[in-house]
This record gives sequence, structure tokens and C-alpha cells, in this order.
Amino acid sequence: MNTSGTTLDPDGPKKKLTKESLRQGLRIFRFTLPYRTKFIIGLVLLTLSSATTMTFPWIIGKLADTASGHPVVLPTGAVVSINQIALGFFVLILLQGSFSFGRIWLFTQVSEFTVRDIRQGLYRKFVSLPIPYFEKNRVGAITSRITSDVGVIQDSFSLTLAELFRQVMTLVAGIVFIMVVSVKLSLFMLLTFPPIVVLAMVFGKKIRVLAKTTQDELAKTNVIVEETLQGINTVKAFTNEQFETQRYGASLTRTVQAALRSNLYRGGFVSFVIIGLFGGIVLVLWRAATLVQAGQMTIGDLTQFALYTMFIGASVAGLGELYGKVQSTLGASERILEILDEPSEPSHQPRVAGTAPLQVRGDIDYRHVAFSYPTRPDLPVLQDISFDIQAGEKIALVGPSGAGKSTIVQLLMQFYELSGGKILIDGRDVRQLDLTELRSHIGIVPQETLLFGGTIRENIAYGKTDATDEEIILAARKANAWQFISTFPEGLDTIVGERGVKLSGGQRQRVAIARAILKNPAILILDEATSALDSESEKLVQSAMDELMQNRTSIIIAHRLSTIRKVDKILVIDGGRIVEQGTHEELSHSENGLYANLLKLQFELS
Ligand SMILES: Nc1ncnc2c1ncn2[C@@H]1O[C@H](COP(=O)(O)OP(=O)(O)OP(=O)(O)O)[C@@H](O)[C@H]1O
Repeated sequence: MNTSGTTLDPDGPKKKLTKESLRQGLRIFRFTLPYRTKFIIGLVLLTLSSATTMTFPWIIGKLADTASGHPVVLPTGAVVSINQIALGFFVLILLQGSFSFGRIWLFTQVSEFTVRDIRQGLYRKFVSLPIPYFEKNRVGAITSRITSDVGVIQDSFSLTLAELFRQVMTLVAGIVFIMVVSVKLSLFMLLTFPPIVVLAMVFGKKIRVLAKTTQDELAKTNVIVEETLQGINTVKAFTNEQFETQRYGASLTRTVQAALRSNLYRGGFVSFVIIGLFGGIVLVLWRAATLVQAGQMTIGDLTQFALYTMFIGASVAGLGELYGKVQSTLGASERILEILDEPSEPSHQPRVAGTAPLQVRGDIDYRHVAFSYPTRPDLPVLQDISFDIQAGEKIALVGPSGAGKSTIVQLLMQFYELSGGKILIDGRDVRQLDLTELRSHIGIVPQETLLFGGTIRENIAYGKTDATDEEIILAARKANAWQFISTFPEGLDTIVGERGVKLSGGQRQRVAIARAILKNPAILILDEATSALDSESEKLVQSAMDELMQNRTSIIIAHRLSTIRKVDKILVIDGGRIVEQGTHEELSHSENGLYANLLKLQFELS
């Protein structure tokens, strides 16, 4: 670890390797099941390619023996020449190459398809999770599941797994081969090596801990930079430039000290590996040389032995590194499975056979509704909200900011569970209705219209994804949106959103209204934009809204009281309760009423 800020192993939380974590982590394998044939053929090819590799030292040994006067004699009595051995070797290499190609190609397919399925599964889960889940977890943390955690899994399916398999095979086969070559020497070697490997592992662990400390120190210095640069005005206003520079300097010094300590161990580790490992090799070679001298071994045996020992050494080292990767994989797969195990909203349920699609007239009845957000359970946001709306009526919710108006309508769509009371639609408790069917009968024109990157056509058709062009144009006309859409050279094909044409607030609202018109819901929620539009735009939006509200139960969250004079009933909300209700006429004449006061205030402001 150095102070450049990079670490060798990705800093994803790792999972201790236990029986339970292994069992949990292996559940991710169910995603490979559809591709098991490819996976198994890949494994066979991997075995073949590893096996061919393992014969290389043996052949090289035979070459050395033949060259030094100990030729290979076949059971038939024929002597094999150097040329024949070399040719055989070449054929083996060709085979090895083909096996490797097949193995990589198959494993890549398995990992790519598996990872696609995991991502798809995660996304399907994300969109089906209830709203409170997204309030309790940061979006960044959630999306990193689908990017970095899945990335780790991808690596392990395409590389780690194959590598693990190969190293274990090499290790086992290597030990068997050296035993065959010389039992005496093998035992000598196996007595020398394991202690060195164990010591190296202990050393390695200490280094990782120290490297982590360096990382933490570095992170602290970065916090200082970030905080002070973000709050540079405060730093300057307090003339603390010197102070902060010193503070940063001190933090940097601590980082350097940590890095040096970590590198002291690293240097020690490297020299230990050189001395220990190569010393061990020299020891084994010395023993081997004495055996050759005593005529108990040939030069070919010695060559084979040395090469297999190197294979074994490399695979032990490789396994150490793989251990870390397996831990990361288990951690990642557990985090993915954790999300997949989260309970979904009961939406998009198949309809029970024989039941008719839900028809909604639009009667709404709130009875003693109480509510607190799951993220702040101790803070009652709504208390004892009771009102009813007949199908086709229009009501308006007014009241100060934070009073609970948006919350009231969100509950209608069942984004959250009520803390008390109930909501009926057409006399039926919404909890008994199918979520998807219920929501499909509710249309919403939000305060801020979210336009997805794409064409205007796609954005309007969001209300009915299979709408024809005629339907879209008709909706756009009714929403007073056609006027501006038809002025664009590309018409409905105009790209909007981040990289496209930027629509004005009023235009975006009219797109939202067109969306709602296409959806054709029985119940409509209009959340008036707080930002004022110019009067021309306002008129267009208002007449589009009037068109939209015809023959639908409508709930308007009103910010500008001028727009709601014609509604059937106004509910004045304050502090999570209904404090007044009645028509505009009734409320505006009640002395000291909140509505009358708000009205006066707006009148004075304008
Ligand atoms: N997702 C949420 N999690 C926790 N508390 C929330 C959440 N949304 C709103 N609140 C709180 O609930 C209360 C009511 O908010 P709500 O958005 O319903 O008010 P509103 O009357 O619609 O306000 P505005 O007119 O400003 O939109 C506020 O105190 C707000 O802080």
C-alpha cells in the first residue's frame, strides 16, 4: 500500500469464510442453472487443459533423460527419439491451446448470461420494492448492488472459479507427480514448504491490516480537503487558511507514517519470501543433487521434480490470493441475495381465475386515517383525516407547506401502509384491492414532471405504452401540448430530457396532462406546481386541466387559491388535520378561518 490512494484488493466488505457464509453464497449459483450444460463442458475442458499442462514437466524430464543417455523405452521395446518426444510435446501444446480456448469461451458465456440474469432479477426486485425501502436506503447504495457487487460476481464466474479449480488441481496433481518421481525428496520438500507458506500467510495478514490503516488515514486527509473547499467561504471568513493548511499537513504526516510502517512490513515480507522460498528451493535442490550423485535419481527426474515444485509453489501462492477473492464474492453474493429476499409490494399479481377486471367508479372515502412515515415513526403526519368524495366530484386540498396534503394523496395509491383508519374506494377497502389494478385507475399530474430521456412520443405514451400515434396526438391536443409540439421540426420525435430539448415548466406540465389523458383514469390527482407560470402558459395549463378533470373524481393539491374556486369542496389541512372544509363561498366568508386568511395573504401578495 502506498499513498497514491490505490489498494490492491477492492475494498468491498469481505465475508469470513464459514460454513454458513459458504452455504449462503453458493445460493447465487442457482442463476447458473439454466446454463449448466455449458458450465459442465467448460469444467471438463478446464480439467483437460490443466491435465495437459501437468504433463509438461514430465515430458521435459523425459527430454532431459533422453538427452543425457536414459532414453524412454516403450513396453514394445521401441526407443523413443528426441524428435518424437518434441513432436508429441507440440501436439500436447496444440491440444492445451484448444482446450483453453473452449474453456474461456464457454465460461464467458455462462458468466455473461448469469450476470445478465442477476442484474435483471435485481432490477425487477428494485422496482417492485415498496417506497419506504427507498427512503431507508440511499439510492447510491442500492445501485452499487447492481454495478459493483454484480461485477465481483461476474469476475468470479469467469475467472476466480476457474482459477480456483485449476490451482487446486495443480496442487493435488503436482504433489502426486513429485511423489511418483521421488518419495524421499517429496517428503523432504513438503516438510520445508508448508511452514514457510504458513508464515507468509501470517505476514500477509499483518500487511493487510496496516494497509487498511494507511487507507483510513488517507481518507481522513481527503475529508479535510473536501470539507474545507466546500466551505471555503467559512474558512476565509474566519481567516483560518493557515490553520487548515497545518491541519492538512499534520494529517498527511500521519498518512505517510502509516504508509511507511506498512511498507516496512511489506519489504520484510518480500525479503522473507525471497530468502524463505528460494532458500527452500536451494535446500531441496541440494538434497536432489546428492540423490542424483548417489545414482538414486536421474537428471530428468531432477528436472521434473524442480518444475513440479515450482507449479506447486505457484498454486499455493495463487490460492492465497484467491482466498481473498472468494471472500469478496461471498460478501457480494450475500448482499445481492439479501435484496432478492426483500419482500416485494404485492403488485402485478396474476388475477385470480374467473374474476373480472377491477372497475372503478371513483367514490373515495377516508375514515379516521392516521399516518406516520416509516422513517419517522414517532412523528404523526396525519391524524384523524375523514372526508368523502362522490364519483366525479372535485375537491381541493389547501394548507401551509408541510401540512400533509401530498401525504394524503400518496396514501390513496397505497405507497405506504396506514397507521390507523381506512380508505375506501367505491365502498371497498383499498387494502383488499389489487395494487396494480388500483393504481391503473389513478392518474397523477405531479408538481414536477419527470421527463425520461427519449422522444416526446415516448414520454406521452408513458401513460399507455401501447398507444397509437393518433391517440397520442389526440391526447396532446386535449392537453394543449400539440401547439408547441407541432412547432418543433421533429414533432413527436423531438428528443427531450437531459440531452434533448429543454421544455419549459408549463410545457412539461402539459406533457404530464397528456400522459394522464392517455391513461384515462377514474381518479385524478393534480399536484399544482408551486413555481408560478406566466399568465399565458397558466391559462393553457388550466384549460388543459379542466379538460382532464371532466367526468373524473379529482383531488387538487392547490397552491394558488385562484384556481380552485369552482371545486365542489375545499379541505383546509393544517398540522396533519382537516381544520376547515366547505365550498370556496362558505370558507371565504368565515371570519378568522385559515382559508380566509390564506386568501387574504395571497391577495395581498399579488
Ligand atoms: N417521505 C417522507 N418521509 C418522512 N417524512 C416525510 C416524507 N414526506 C413528507 N414528510 C413529512 O410529512 C409532513 C407532510 O408533508 P407533505 O409533503 O404531505 O406536506 P404538503 O402539505 O404536501 O407540503 P407542500 O405544500 O410543501 O408540498 C412534513 O412534515 C414532511 O416533512
